[in-house]
Amino acid sequence: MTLRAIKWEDGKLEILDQILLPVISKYVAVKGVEDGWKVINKMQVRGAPAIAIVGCLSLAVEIQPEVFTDKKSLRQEIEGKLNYLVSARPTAVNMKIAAEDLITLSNQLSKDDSVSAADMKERFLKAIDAMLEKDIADNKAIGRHGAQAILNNGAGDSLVRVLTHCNTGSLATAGYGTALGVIRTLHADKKLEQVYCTETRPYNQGARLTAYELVHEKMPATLICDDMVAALMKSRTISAVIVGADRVAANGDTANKIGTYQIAVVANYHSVPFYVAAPFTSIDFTIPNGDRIIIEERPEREMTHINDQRVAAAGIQCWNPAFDVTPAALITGIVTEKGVYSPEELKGLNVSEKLQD
Ligand SMILES: CSC[C@H]1O[C@H](OP(=O)(O)O)[C@H](O)[C@@H]1O
Repeated sequence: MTLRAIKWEDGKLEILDQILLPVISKYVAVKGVEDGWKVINKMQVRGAPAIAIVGCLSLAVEIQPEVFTDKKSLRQEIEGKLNYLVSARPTAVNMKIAAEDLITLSNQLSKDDSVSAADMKERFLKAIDAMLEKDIADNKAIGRHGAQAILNNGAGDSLVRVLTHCNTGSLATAGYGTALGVIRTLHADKKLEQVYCTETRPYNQGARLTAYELVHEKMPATLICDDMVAALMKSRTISAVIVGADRVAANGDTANKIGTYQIAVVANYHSVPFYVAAPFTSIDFTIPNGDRIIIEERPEREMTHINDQRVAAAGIQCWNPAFDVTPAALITGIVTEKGVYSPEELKGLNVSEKLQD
């Protein structure tokens, strides 16, 4: 049993094929950008931070054996392939932000006459390498901030019962996770009484991936169907909901796995604090609100079949949006590596705070 979604060793990239989990644990080689695009688009690897990291590493695999005599061709290859990788899945912003940052770096190095083509390649590859460690460090900071926020928000000294949706753990990031990182921190601090995870139809990230992580680490966890959230909140005290994000708009509106919005509505009805856990690399300050977020629609087969077994009547029409947008008004706080922000505080961040590391 392993929780390493991404293996990057000696210039070789492999990803844990998450379509096969939890029954089969199998790594798939990613030999370049085409492979990177495919494993992301097919959701063999998924999760906003993991998508960005695997996408960028797939470019590193391709570039590192090449010898570049001029910086212009290297810059052109970097820009073209990063923009191609952004097209693999449209909703999560992390790949887009990573591409923009790396293209900016590439342009700067290309213009710097003191930097040779070989130096430019090495510095570019080092920047991609750094993404993995930074993601893990960010997730641990998110864990600390999020656990503190949940404990401060009414739980007092008692243990907490939290609900989470989809998968936001080591299988969605470089390690530790975002919302699941908060849950890991609560568990490590011996403050976690129970975590409830939803199945998260139709891809079942919760039943197949989050449950896999929770069982692996022997956390007190209960799996529920997506349609049980209201009944759970009516019958048991839930201290908080903590979910991930694919794209947070400047006002705090948050695109996350389909089903998140209705959980937020139910949490609001039951006065349960609702937190979004996301690194700054998931926040899109270029869009004012969630209306502008593109919602990916996935193949209907993901709804009508489970492991190639038909579970829906042939011929039925399907609607399969992979995400929905939770309005900021339903969000108690956005937990980032820099701290917890209410939507109003996020909106008020000035540009320098947004961009400084
Ligand atoms: C930290 S992962 C963030 C986000 O990504 C997941 O979507 P998908 O499994 O389709 O890639 C889910 O929405 C998580 O909350």
